[in-house]
Amino acid sequence: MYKIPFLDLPPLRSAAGTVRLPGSKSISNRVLLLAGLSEGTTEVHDLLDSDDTAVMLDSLKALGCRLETSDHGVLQVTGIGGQLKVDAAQLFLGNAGTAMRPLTAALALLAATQGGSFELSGVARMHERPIGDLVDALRARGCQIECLGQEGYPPLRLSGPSALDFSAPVQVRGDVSSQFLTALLLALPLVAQQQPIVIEVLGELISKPYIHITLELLKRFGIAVEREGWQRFTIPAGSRYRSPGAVHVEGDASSASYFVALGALAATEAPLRIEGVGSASLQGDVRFVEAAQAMGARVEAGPNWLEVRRGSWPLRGIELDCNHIPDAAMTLAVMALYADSPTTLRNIASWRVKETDRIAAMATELRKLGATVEEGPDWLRVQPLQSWQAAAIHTYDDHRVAMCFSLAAFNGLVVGKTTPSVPVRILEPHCVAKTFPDYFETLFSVAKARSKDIPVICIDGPTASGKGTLADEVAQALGYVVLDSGMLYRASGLAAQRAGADLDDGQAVAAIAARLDLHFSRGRVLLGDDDITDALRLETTGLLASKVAAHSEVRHALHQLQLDYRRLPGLVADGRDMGTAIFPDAPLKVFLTASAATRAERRYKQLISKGISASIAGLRQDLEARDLQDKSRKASPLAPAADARELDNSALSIEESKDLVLDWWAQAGSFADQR
Ligand SMILES: Nc1ncnc2c1ncn2[C@@H]1O[C@H](COP(=O)(O)OP(=O)(O)OP(=O)(O)O)[C@@H](O)[C@H]1O
Ligand SMILES: Nc1ccn([C@@H]2O[C@H](COP(=O)(O)O)[C@@H](O)[C@H]2O)c(=O)n1
Repeated sequence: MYKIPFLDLPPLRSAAGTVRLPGSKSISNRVLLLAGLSEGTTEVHDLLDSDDTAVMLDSLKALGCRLETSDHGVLQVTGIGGQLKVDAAQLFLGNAGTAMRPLTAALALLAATQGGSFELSGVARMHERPIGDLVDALRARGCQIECLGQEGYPPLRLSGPSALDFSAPVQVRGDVSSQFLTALLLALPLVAQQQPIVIEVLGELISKPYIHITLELLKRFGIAVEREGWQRFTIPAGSRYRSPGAVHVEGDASSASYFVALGALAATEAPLRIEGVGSASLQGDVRFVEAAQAMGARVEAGPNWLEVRRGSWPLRGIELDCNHIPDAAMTLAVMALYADSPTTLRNIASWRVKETDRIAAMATELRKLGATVEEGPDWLRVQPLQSWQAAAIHTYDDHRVAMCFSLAAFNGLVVGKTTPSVPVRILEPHCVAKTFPDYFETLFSVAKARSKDIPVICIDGPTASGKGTLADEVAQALGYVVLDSGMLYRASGLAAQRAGADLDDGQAVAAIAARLDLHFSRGRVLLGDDDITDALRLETTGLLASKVAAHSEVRHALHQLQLDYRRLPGLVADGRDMGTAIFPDAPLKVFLTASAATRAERRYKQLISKGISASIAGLRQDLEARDLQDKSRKASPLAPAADARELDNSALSIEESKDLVLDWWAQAGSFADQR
């Protein structure tokens, strides 16, 4: 996951390959609650690992459920069997509506029948998300619920005992959020032993497919709810949660929408395959596929897979009632930028009470890209975009805003010769952890950019000037890949030496360098079967590397390997000739120096800290000899590129050097004023 303040996406141009979706959030949290309320143990396979499931798991643990994870990642939940194990708990539920609403209903009913006091709270935004309709429905039947802040909103205190009365139906509004009805359906079997319980929905029920998921999962846990249309539901008398033994969580259909869109936009050669959802999916958001098809996508589906490729291009603008796909429909708003006519999304009032006001958020951020957008209380209209602007997208701590705006980076596909393609900056990208922690890594595994659009920062300089340290720091701050090119020369030197090659024979060493069998595993470096991690960092290996690096044949043999490190979302490359020979088009080249005395002292401290004895004078002699050899060779000698920025860090801390380079980078890019 990218735990960084922003992630820059260069213009992207195509997509190919296979993605495996994380488990569905809606199914994961429903299954966890049902397993937690059931008697016995439920094995949960393919559970989503995310912020929203983490808060549900923490709550179940606090309520006395036993949770154990097997070596194969299967979670075993031993439930409370409808009997409270604790009489008080304070549960923090982050911004997870799928945890807050059902736990409110379950704990209100348990407290009423068995006594106890439970406080449920979340992040600030959760305290702005209405829950009054659910609270009113439960209070009307005798539950004691206090709103500890504003009436109708969390945080809440649920306490008891109190008398419950189900002689009349439980009435709940269905036109603001279907999660209130889901919460009641999941929790009311707790009190339906003696009599049937009827739920009546007031107003037109929105997001019916989510209720379908709830009913299907209840069935698997032994509760057969009877339904009359979408207005009246009856939980039969004698209902009791029974663990089905094992449950497999299907992939998240809302998360699939980004990749369905990606296929429609950018899978021109071969289909993009999406594994985890398909025609047999329980989730309503799988019907996003129909909307994507209406916009032009070509889709094939199996029971649990989809294959999507570009059909019509540009996409076709559509007008759609999105009530059945409220979450996935956000993706359509970004696809609309690539259409031939306006797209209007209707019946999306529920967007206003989600993680953020999603209608306002989408309109604001689409306009930053240059789009013309109109909005109403429950609709959004987006015009196709001709002239794209680089934009820093605010994500409002909303995972879906972050994920769907990543699709704006595919403007590389549409812009003409006169209007250049632009990068897109996603601010606070870690908000995707709510449902899809590895979203961007997954996107980068299938998206392609032109090599020259992938940004590179080169850090060259003499031995022990701090290149590797600075490269790691800068890469971490930007979420970039790192190339330690010196390691490739070191490994080539070691491999040649171990093979008994003549180190003065450039061709012989180059043949070995071209076939380097290097593997990286858990922080260790393996050459074939040998762990060479420690040997690589020895000073003698540095000298060996310097010797073999002088051969132009060896440099040639390693050239392509180094170019291959230019991967999304960007690269920080450290070495001697990154800026002069390997990445001459890099937008930022840093030539990092420090006085010989400083460098010798730093290397001394570095070795001593690893328990390796050394003398400062000896080290200084070695590094000066190595620098001389590196500077005076004919093939790509150590030298600053003509357009490099020189940085003498003798008097700077690592942090100061990093901040300076990041400032230079900010000035070099399209986001100079947007950090
Ligand atoms: N600005 C700095 N201030 C203090 N110490 C630093 C600074 N930069 C790097 N160091 C320290 O100097 C030592 C050498 O740094 P590093 O290994 O990054 O250098 P290098 O240029 O990559 O070396 P080599 O050329 O051998 O690969 C490390 O212990 C590192 O922590
Ligand atoms: N781009 C590069 C990187 C390194 N070398 C040679 O390898 C030696 C070891 O490098 P370290 O950065 O790991 O110390 C170095 O002295 C150079 O001779 C190179 O030529 N080009």
